[in-house]
Amino acid sequence: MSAINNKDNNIIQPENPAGEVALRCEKLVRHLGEGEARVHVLREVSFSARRGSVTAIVGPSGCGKSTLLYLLGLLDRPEGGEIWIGGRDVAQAGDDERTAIRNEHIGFVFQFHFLLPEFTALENVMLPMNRLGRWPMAKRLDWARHLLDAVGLGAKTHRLATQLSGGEQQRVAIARALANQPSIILADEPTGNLDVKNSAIVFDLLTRLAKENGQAITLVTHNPEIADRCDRIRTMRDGVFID
Ligand SMILES: Nc1ncnc2c1ncn2[C@@H]1O[C@H](COP(=O)(O)OP(=O)(O)OP(=O)(O)O)[C@@H](O)[C@H]1O
Repeated sequence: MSAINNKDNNIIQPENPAGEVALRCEKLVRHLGEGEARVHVLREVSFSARRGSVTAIVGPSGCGKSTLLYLLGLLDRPEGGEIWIGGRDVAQAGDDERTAIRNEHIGFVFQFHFLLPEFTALENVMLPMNRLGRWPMAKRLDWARHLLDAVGLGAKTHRLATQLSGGEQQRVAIARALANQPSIILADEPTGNLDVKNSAIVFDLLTRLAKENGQAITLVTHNPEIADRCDRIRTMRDGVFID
């Protein structure tokens, strides 16, 4: 059966258990640096994110926002504390398990998109699905095309990443983050590199698509207008939430 004939069946309808806690951490502790440069970056930070909800993390430069996001995304390990994803504390999980959890549960959007330049938009969005291998190829292709349509790039699926504008590249990065239908989206300054118009487009897309898919979005931002449009704002200072 061709992918086109089978299109309706191949569009994955996500479950949308809005309100469920997708991500929770308790009392995370992290130091960075060595010797005299050693900094106590996170001081027993606790945080949670619910599906269908957008949380902004704000605070002055150096207060620990990115460090927290890296820990929540299992890109780094805390020295103490718990990180609960998928019903388990995975703070100290081994490398293979962390990679598997990231692929299945977490989508990342960074300030710089990190698309593979020699790949097309479609191929970039396919990558996480190919890595996870959960769906047959026809389903992966249809879902990738659906996501690129949803971010307004349906006509540019075969453009190389380098042949797209900065805003378009960031929209591909969003489609890629949503590819495996993660329950959690972590975004570090997702609009930091864009002009005002593209910032608004990218923020709207990120929140609309993630809400439709019932994801818990946590984004770090220095932009007060973006933060004000989130469902919840958490303010950090010196390695703790002060709200
Ligand atoms: N590798 C490192 N070694 C030592 N200190 C580090 C290291 N990486 C980060 N830090 C320090 O950890 C603290 C927290 O950094 P982090 O990047 O989490 O802050 P942030 O709130 O995200 O800042 P910004 O808003 O500027 O991105 C800062 O004081 C930073 O200087």
